[in-house]
Amino acid sequence: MHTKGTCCCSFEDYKLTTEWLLNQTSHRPKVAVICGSGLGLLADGAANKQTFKYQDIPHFPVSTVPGHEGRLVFGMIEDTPCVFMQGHFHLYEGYSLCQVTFPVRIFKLMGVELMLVTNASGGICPDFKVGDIMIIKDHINLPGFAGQHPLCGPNDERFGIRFPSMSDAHSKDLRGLVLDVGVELGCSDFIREGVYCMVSGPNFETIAEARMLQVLGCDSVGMSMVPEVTVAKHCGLRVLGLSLITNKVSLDYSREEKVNHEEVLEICKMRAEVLQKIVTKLITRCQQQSINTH
Ligand SMILES: O=P(O)(O)O[C@@H]1C[C@H](O)[C@@H](CO)O1
Ligand code: HPA
Repeated sequence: MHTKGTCCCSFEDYKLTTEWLLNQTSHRPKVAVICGSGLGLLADGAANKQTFKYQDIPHFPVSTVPGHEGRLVFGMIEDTPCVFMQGHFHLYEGYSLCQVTFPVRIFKLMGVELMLVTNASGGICPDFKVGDIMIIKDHINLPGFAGQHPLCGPNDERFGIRFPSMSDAHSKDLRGLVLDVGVELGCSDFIREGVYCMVSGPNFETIAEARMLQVLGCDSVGMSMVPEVTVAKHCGLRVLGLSLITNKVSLDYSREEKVNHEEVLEICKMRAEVLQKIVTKLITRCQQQSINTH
């Protein structure tokens, strides 16, 4: 990789990695699933799996956070060829946003049409409970406001336009489908919809910051997802984000409890199975309705 503006990857880098993967596997994924902290087992339901460690894939960053296995898993969910990222990358790990979003453009070049992103976040909306699954209706790119944006730097038209719209970043059809799937699986009482805000981390929010985010209209806050969604939308992928509420964000100075990463992972473990069922059913329903192909 070389440095050019704020992007450290050239089109040739993306092509090299894509061609390397296409030569190593006969899978041709149509759906990509990015698994956030502790959610790697979303790939467990796939058949005919083929796995690559990130460290063995040219130009791929490696995962440094507990709960991120650092593996790319190709496999079939019924008739749909999928690729799962068991672990993704964060700004706070020291990666540039170009590195954080590197896999998204690889997926695009491999022929992926639909990207599902999962992660963990802290609930700000007072109605949310720990263990709720929030369908991301919209997001606030807080690092983006400060110039930490994955599309800053020279624009490569082979991926997308200079000034993409983000007003429909999170597919309305897919959001509706998750609600239907929730009813079918009998878990609609813990499926919510809301606005997700990304912060860079790695510290959890101060109470003043959390209160500010609440005033801004954020329902949950986390440290990932928005760069991947932005790059996916820029290159024409359809996107759905699901965020697991792993803790309630402190909005009150009298509250004693403090969030920690172990607790985040524990809640992810508790909900991973049901999230896997939702993701699997969603992919199957997309295939039936061909919702992923336009
Ligand atoms: O990868 P995600 O966004 O799910 O990870 C969450 C946010 C931080 O990386 C970490 C905090 O516990 O978990
Ligand atoms: O409370 C939180 N804040 C930021 N990121 C998070 N990821 C899980 N919980 C949180």
